Amino acid sequence: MTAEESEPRPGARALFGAAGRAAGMVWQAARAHVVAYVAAVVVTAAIPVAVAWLTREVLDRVSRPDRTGAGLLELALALAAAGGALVVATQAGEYLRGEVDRRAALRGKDELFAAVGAIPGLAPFEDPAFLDRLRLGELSAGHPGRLVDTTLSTIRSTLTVAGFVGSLALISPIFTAIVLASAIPALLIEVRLSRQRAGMLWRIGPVERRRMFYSTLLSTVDAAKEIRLFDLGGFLRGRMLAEQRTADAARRRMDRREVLVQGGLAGSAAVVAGAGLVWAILAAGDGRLGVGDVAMFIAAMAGVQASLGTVVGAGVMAYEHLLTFHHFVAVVTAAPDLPVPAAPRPLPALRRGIELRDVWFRYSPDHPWVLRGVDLTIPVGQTVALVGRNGGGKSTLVKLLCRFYDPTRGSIRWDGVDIRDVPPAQLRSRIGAVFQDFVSYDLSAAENIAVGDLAVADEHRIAEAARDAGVHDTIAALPRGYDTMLSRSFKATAADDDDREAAAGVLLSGGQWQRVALARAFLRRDRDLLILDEPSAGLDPEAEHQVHSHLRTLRAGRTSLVISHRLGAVRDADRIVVLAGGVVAEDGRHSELVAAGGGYAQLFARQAAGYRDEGVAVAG
Ligand SMILES: Nc1ncnc2c1ncn2[C@@H]1O[C@H](COP(=O)(O)OP(=O)(O)OP(=O)(O)O)[C@@H](O)[C@H]1O
Repeated sequence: MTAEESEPRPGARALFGAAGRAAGMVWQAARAHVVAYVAAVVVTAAIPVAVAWLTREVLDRVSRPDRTGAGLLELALALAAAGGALVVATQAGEYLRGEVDRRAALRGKDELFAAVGAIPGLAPFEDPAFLDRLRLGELSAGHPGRLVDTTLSTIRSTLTVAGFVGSLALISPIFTAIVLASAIPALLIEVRLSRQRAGMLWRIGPVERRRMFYSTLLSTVDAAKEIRLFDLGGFLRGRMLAEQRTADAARRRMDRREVLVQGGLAGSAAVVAGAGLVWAILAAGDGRLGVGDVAMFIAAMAGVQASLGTVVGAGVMAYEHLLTFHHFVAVVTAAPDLPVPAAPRPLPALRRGIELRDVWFRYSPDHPWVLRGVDLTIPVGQTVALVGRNGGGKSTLVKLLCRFYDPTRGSIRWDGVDIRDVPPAQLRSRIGAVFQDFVSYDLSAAENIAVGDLAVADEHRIAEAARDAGVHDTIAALPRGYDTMLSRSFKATAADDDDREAAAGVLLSGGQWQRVALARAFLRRDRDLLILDEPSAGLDPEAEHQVHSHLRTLRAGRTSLVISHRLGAVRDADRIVVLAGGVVAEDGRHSELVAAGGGYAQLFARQAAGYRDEGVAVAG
């Protein structure tokens, strides 16, 4: 499905809903500022009309044959005061506009990311349409105040138009009607243009995300090694610029269309204004209009046209913001990707075990089956090792146990309770895990461990978990110990210049990071189920031996699922389960599987042979 096909076209109801939500958000975020801003807007709208009337009065008095000068000083002072008030109100309005936008943006981002954080599963993050929507939603969450701003601009200009229309109608009702009527096609054309612009922004969404992907690759350390060694800079830059050109071409087409249309509208407005001017001058020549009337007519004509232009422009801008803001609304009001039970059942501590019953799974109807009827029990207090070829579905099974996805068929039961019937957060609070692709956070060492359980992590528990994972000494030796930043992209705030060396972040090695990830899981050691997906992949043999011996002690009597390609490391598990072809192909203790002489036995023999060397004797 292309982005164009799936381009969302919100109806009037959805847009009204979005407008209400934006207004509510801005009001909640900055009530006093909104009130002050509205006051400033009303003042700036009223002053030009007042100035036009005062000017007319001055000109009429000055041009009267019986000129006495009476009241001129007051009028001049009133004009000066109006000018001063306009300056103050304009500046105050500018400041208030920024402040309303900032406060509303803070609230908008809070709402957006709270909603994103509350998405129970992973599927939306793999859905391009959702990612496009999220990008546009974030864009508009950054400036929800703009919607109010453009709406107020529309109101302000409408007030100014109303004021000038009254003045203009007194002098020439016909021209008033012509000027007003000429705004209607302009409005319709602009609305159409803004719908096209919103459609264009949606269509270039995937292009923009790809461009960002390439620019991030080029500018962060993650890919820097390969880019340099494989000399990929030119290739990736070319791709990035190609995406940029595609987006630019779409924007250019839109800009050209707008230039043509706006030019046409401005031209027709100039014709109307010119005709009005000719009429007014001729009427003045005939004595039908006085000097003040002509000045008023010119000011009112220009005022009405300019304000009408702003009304149309700002109104259309508000409409355009609404079209973008409705992506924000769609994200924050999206139904959960995993069905939430209407009456969730509490999840008691594990007493019997976890059972997968005929579990089938594929990532989407467009993807192949990964699991094709897995039957597996993880009894309480036992360690089950899951082994199998790359791509066999081991990590997928872990994701299902954590309910990041639901099985396409079959069920997973926790002491007989289907995990779809309990709140996902409750299920996850009972699980500790090290994922194969664990995250290295750009945070301090202490924080990198604490994220395992922020509620309980204190200095003592963090150090204890680090000790268990064999990484305490490494961290303690860092320039700022546990406060050292484990990133070179950010610096810890240095107390003074002498402390700069200590403030610089450090990078850990792959194996050291692996241990930090383990420490994170050890913070959750008291959980009912411990999942370790390749916990020793990056460790040296000595460290692997230590970690596995420690894990053995830690796992004793606990329920755990361990995934590893190093069969020697899991041979002591209570049960070893071989996943092949999407099903459980073998299941038993190490000795049983070896005796059975199946795939596991062959794989184990091959790995063992790789380590056998007649000339080396291993001590201990
Ligand atoms: N998010 C995803 N979307 C689509 N397909 C996926 C996704 N994650 C994994 N797969 C596919 O599912 C299959 C199983 O992957 P999985 O990561 O579960 O295998 P694994 O047994 O853990 O492999 P390994 O031993 O290499 O870690 C693979 O074919 C993979 O391409």
